[in-house]
Amino acid sequence: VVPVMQPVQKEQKDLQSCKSIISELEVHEDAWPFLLPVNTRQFPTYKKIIKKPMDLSAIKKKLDDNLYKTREEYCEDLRLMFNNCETFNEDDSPVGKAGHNLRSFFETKWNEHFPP
Ligand SMILES: Cc1ncccc1N[C@@H](C)c1cnc2ccsc2c1
Repeated sequence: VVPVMQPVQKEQKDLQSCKSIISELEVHEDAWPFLLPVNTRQFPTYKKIIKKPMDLSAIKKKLDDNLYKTREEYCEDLRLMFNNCETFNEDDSPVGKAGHNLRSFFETKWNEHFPP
């Protein structure tokens, strides 16, 4: 008989996977544009163009503060971060390329932990 995981254990496993994935993203060589919030003094138009800023430190804090109800909410914030990057940066810019690379790395990890 295949053991059915209790909801509590399932959520704990999901949380561990989400923590593991963001730890791997944070040390990835293409993570540098995403480690901290975009400095809006350095990029004055950013707040006007990007309605919902998101970065790895914010996601890590939400995870540690237990603010994600599901792994899908966590995934949405990561995809928001990558979509913000595509909105603001040219694909062939250093930040744009880093965003595409890190997104590809993330989606691969996501599928490893949570096979469709
Ligand atoms: C992800 C992103 N999107 C739009 C603008 C900036 C950023 N990242 C910041 C960290 C960043 C990205 N690149 C540079 C280059 C010199 S300072 C600096 C800061």
